[in-house]
Amino acid sequence: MNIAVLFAGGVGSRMKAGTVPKQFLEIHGKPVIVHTLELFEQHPEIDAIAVAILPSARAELEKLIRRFDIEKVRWVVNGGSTGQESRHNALKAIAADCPEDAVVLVHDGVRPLIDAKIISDNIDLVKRKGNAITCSKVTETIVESRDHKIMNVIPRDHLYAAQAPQSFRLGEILALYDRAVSEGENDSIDSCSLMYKYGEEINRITGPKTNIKITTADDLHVARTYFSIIENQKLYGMPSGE
Ligand SMILES: C[C@](O)(CO)[C@H](O)COP(=O)(O)O
Repeated sequence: MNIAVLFAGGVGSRMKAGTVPKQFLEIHGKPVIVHTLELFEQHPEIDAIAVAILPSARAELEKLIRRFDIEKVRWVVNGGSTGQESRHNALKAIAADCPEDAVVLVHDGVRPLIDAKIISDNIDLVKRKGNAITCSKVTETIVESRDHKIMNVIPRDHLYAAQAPQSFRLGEILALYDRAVSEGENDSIDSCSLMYKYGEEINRITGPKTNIKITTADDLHVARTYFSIIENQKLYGMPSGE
């Protein structure tokens, strides 16, 4: 059994786009969260979807799920005060109904540009090696900077940006989230950071740089451009430029 776990709990404070949470901003006539949901809905290997959402946005999400005929959503849970708590709430809800060896693909509601191959590759790697983190290779010079000064240039040969999905066996990742809470850790950035903190061996999948997270207004513009390219490819078979 393979389950997508979407985190749509953020308030979008980095978007500065007014009062609409970023997961509800529209691209090509559909809210970002609907684009993301549809990718998992249409994937033949995904059996069910869980979404953690801000309690104040829950009714709006449920309306969208009905309007866009998303049938695989089985759990809608309230997000917590941190991303960690939101993901934990979703994992606990799934564990009440599903076996420990279920594969969970933890994804950001605001990453609508994944494709079917990334989902399949995640599932395949979890089944073979226990977990999978989607990453993209860094192609720029990465520096550490404070107070407008560059303090360090980090050799980039082995640098990747960790993205999502981040995928695991349900029992294993839930045990780590439980352990984090019992040890007073409530605000880890993501599941990959948590696994790393607890010394687990973690496997990488390389995905495309286009798998962006819509965090700022600039990201929204970039995502709209990528969606236009995808639409043109579907309509006219235009090459992607790669
Ligand atoms: C999970 C993630 O997308 C990996 O890059 C990222 O850590 C999420 O960060 P956010 O601060 O919750 O947007």
